Amino acid sequence: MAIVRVALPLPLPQVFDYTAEDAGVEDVGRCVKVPFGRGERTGLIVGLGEQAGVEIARLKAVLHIQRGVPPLPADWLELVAFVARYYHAPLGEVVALALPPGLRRADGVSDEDEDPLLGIAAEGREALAPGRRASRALALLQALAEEAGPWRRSVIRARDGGEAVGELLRRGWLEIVADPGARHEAGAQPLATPEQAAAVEAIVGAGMRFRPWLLHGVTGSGKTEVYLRLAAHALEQGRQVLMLVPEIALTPQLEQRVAQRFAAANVVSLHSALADGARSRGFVQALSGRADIVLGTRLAVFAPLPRLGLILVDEEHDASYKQQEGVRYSARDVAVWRARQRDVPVVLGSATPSLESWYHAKSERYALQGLSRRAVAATLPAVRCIDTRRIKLDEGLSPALHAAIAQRLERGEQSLVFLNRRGYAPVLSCPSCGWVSRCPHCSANLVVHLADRRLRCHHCGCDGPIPHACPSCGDQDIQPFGRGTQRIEARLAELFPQARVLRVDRDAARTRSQWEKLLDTIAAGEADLLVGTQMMAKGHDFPKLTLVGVVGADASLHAADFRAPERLFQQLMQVGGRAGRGELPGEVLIQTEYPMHPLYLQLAKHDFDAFARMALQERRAAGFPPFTHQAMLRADAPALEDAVEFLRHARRLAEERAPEGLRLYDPVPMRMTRLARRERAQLLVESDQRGPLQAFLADWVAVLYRQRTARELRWQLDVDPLEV
Ligand SMILES: Nc1ncnc2c1ncn2[C@@H]1O[C@H](COP(=O)(O)OP(=O)(O)OP(=O)(O)O)[C@@H](O)[C@H]1O
Ligand SMILES: [Zn+2]
Repeated sequence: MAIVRVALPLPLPQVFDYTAEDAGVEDVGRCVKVPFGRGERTGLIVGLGEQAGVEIARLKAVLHIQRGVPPLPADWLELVAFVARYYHAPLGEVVALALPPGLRRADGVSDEDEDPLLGIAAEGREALAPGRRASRALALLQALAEEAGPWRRSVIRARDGGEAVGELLRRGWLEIVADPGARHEAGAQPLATPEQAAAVEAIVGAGMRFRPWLLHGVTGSGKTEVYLRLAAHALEQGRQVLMLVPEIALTPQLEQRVAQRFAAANVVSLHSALADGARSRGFVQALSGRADIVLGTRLAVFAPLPRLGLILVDEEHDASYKQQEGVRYSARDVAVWRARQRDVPVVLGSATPSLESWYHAKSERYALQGLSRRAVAATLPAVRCIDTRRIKLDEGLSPALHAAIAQRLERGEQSLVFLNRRGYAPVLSCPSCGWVSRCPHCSANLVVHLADRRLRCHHCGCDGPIPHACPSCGDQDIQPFGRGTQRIEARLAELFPQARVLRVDRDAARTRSQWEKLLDTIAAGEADLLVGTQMMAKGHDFPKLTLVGVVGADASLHAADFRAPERLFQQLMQVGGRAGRGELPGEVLIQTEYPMHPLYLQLAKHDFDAFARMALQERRAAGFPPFTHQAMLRADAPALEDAVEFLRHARRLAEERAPEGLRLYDPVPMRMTRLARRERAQLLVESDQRGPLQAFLADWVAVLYRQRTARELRWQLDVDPLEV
């Protein structure tokens, strides 16, 4: 009788022992179904237990071990154990996060290749002989015959005329061919720019061993081309590539590019929007080594990859790499750990690196590679501030911006007005009694959505109709106050009736297919004037977009969060970087009341170095990360007092065991105290050294788990918090 140790997804810092008749070491890393309490749970076998004669009788037996797929390998178990240790999260919760739900439930997972590799069959060769009647099928076959092949079915489908692929298979002109093994040819590629070539050479030249690289390439410099060439190199060596992107919904173009470049490679997408079955299938393909490239969002960092040879992290500064609930891991940081563990290079790419990564590069812990020029465009866009202090704005738009847009329309080019606030107006208010539309559940205002006549909370999602009169005094003259994308869109449509105005924000692109449609419309030149939020800032490449107008950025200049300037600079440099990426020169106009603010001046000079130097100096002086290491204990409860009291108690427990140099702050309500009917407070812990901080946290969290807490109180620890 064997004892298996099982990690279960429970908020408890332990693993559970069960007996299993026929289990052995080969079952470590397998999913398992076990009885728990009065029900059943699924978990993962993370080890075998000691034979303890007396106790064995008290243990329950496992119900089912999932042996249909290979077990998760030892290095994967090490990875989740590291994440559990570093973020002080229960191992079972990390496992639950890392494994696709379908796999965890231990049901049968089909790992059939849904996307077979196709080649031209003998009958297809015959069909190519002259004299056959022209048809769609034949045209596709002829086009394919010009290339080397083989191709994944999905790659053929995505080409012009690719719908005929089914017909070709039916006629026996195409056949499923065996995977060529791990060797893959890269398809047609542009000539690398000298800087791209140098970057690839440096990274490959370093031997494809562990090394973190920071690829700092200005917007439009062609970082993707560098990733693809590095990937080609890894694939040629028979290795797998892990490519992380901030949000897969934002990068359908990238997915397509990767698939087109490596037509025979098995490219697997992994992200949370996938259906259970598809996610499990992709995961198992990665696990069995059949996936060549795994392209995904932060959770893809947990894909098991037996042949891993390279990790790429695109837009490494993006906040979405950090999970903001549950296990608060940073996929970027985990990626670096993983690269070290597997002795492979990891490339972090961005035009606006996080100050943490930049600091590592400057202190030579990361190797820095720069791309200082754009790949296609001759120059970076000209960035200018429009001083709005003494001019009258028309619904937030200055005459200068108006004129610039009119000029682009005349020339048939595209413009983007960037405003990072969706909805029509951020609040509805009553001029006579001062009533404002507050969310009943959050410390936030309800946003006016005029398009569907709703008031909506952007934090908890609650919504209701727009009232016709002030709910407090009955005045009928209630007014939307301030401006969101819908309002700018409406005004632009009035000002430029001849223009095709398109709004691009989360309301306009709720689903992936809506989003893809919007992108297609823009790429096809079927929109002249775009109004967009930060969704428009990330990675897109529209050659006809030559003007970016920035509206309402000043608000972030004075935000209380010490990371606010970094975020603002990144956002503006990214969104400005959408302008003039093709042959046409670009221009960025920033409307501001602080035209001499250093941040805007550095932006105008495209001087990321100067900005980073200044920001790092400020952080050093103030003792903020990366010069110190932080952890945040947060608590929430229906009553604020309960949350604060728990943190006070936690602080006393911390004082008893704090090592020298640990700084414990006072518990305070969070800036946005109330969220979805819960009151939230936090306690910051800091140390200049990571080691002692980590040791302290492990000890402290173990004690915290043993505390009795007020009913309905929840607490979480956030290591390396992004928001403090
Ligand atoms: N060597 C090259 N030859 C021709 N075109 C190239 C080359 N490299 C990149 N490009 C093109 O340049 C444009 C910008 O490339 P890409 O989108 O990869 O830039 P990026 O560095 O990711 O920029 P950003 O950080 O702004 O997203 C794309 O249209 C791409 O096809
Ligand atoms: Zn709310």
